[in-house]
Amino acid sequence: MFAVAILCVIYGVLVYPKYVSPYKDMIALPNKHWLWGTYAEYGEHNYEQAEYMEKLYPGQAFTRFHGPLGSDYIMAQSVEAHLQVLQTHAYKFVKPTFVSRGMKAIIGNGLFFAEFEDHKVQRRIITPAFTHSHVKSFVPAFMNKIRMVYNIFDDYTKDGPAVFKQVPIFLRLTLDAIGEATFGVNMHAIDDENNELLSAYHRLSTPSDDPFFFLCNGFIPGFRYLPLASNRRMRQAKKVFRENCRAVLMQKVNKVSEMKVEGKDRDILSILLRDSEHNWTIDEIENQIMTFLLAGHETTTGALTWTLWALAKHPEVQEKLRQEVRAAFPGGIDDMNSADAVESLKYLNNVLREGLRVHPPLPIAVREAAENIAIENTFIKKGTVVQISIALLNKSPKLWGPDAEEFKPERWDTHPAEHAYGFSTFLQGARACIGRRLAEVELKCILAAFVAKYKFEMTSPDQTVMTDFVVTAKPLDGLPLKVTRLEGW
Ligand code: HEM
Repeated sequence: MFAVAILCVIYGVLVYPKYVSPYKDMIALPNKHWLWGTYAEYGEHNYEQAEYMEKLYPGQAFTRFHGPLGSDYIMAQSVEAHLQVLQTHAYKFVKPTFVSRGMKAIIGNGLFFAEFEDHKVQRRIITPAFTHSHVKSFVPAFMNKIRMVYNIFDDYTKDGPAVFKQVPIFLRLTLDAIGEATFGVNMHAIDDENNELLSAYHRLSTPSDDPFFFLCNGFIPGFRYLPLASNRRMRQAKKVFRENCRAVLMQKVNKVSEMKVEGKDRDILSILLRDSEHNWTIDEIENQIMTFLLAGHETTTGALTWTLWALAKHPEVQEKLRQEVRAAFPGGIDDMNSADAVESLKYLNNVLREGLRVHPPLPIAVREAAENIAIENTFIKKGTVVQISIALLNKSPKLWGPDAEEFKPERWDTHPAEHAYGFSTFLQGARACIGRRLAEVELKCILAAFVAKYKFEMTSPDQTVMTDFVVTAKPLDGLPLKVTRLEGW
């Protein structure tokens, strides 16, 4: 047994990558570790690695890096390669098994993990919940949540400027905003941090709290059925979460059945409950609730906090934005109830776009080839994991010019990039983010409302921020910033 294991390791590490792999002739990142390859470095510094390859070997469609035990990973490099994977052959690629196995145990087969025809059907049914006109109707609800967080900020800053972490507060705000907007679920994250539903949600959605469970579930089939404490904790959290969701769900079921024909509610719950083509089970609907909370909550927090960081580093941009918001809404937040008015702010739009471009909350996406396929003269074998380099596209000097890495909101006055894929923060193609419009409206409301009322500064001129990359990329250490309550708004 031991001898067989040794032979497997030797084959995986020495023989396969050099002589057998279909990618043996593809340009590869230097191997960092004989056993683990470059997997860890890529995970942590995916943008830098992809950028390094682009600089060294410009114009490649794909490059390669070694995973554990000589396994193959390839990175899409050129715009054309990305376009083919995401658009032309979108349904020949799926979410990789090591990601979907672990996550499906928690959020099930909602829109994020549905594949092929199932994905097309789910997407068609749910899309009306995200039309621009519908999304705009959430602005008053967002404003109410913002007012609640003002209280927290005012409390911290009542004795003058105060340094506090931004990420934890904005996580609470975005969770309540998404819950309310998509399903009418109040998670009470802002007003009751310790409630049962929220704790259950956090356990289910925070891999960093239980990395063992998430890793093992991803890589070991059937792991979640083992009688282990981590599995029991997860099952319990899932039960609590689902019981709480069910109460909201039942209220909605009654409302929809009472309104019958004239029911016009367009939140996802109402749409699913009214759908006569597919009889959604309660379990399936709960999967969608979990999917949308998870997909919409951390991403928007990442976007917000990175943009605040950029504004703290560029006080002149922050001041210009503040002046724009104050001029448009002289009466303060009470003036901000119209989505059209918020959306008409040009500089706000520029700042948000630029924040999202330079700091995409999901800097990479991953796919697995569902069949053998040739793209740009590269043979991709069924089962190969392909990395989609969102940050590389967003900051490509070819698409944006030599200052591509810099935060310059003014570039959006003239823009656009050489190619639509130059802004891939919400991905492109058949599986692009369905929540993009909702996210953009929500983020504009929050950014405008906070920058108009508070000043955000770096804690010292040499403050740096590293990336915390678990599920999404957020500022590590919660992003402490010096916050000052400003007069006159
Ligand atoms: C700034 C905020 C957001 C960013 C940067 C973002 C980014 C993304 C990206 C990159 C994907 C593709 C992931 C992949 O296929 O691997 C995606 C998919 C998705 N997003 Fe978002 N997202 C954001 C906000 C939201 C919101 C607010 C919602 C809903 C409430 C949402 C719901 C979804 C769903 C359901 C998918 C799967 C779509 C499909 O496969 O058809 N996202 N998002």
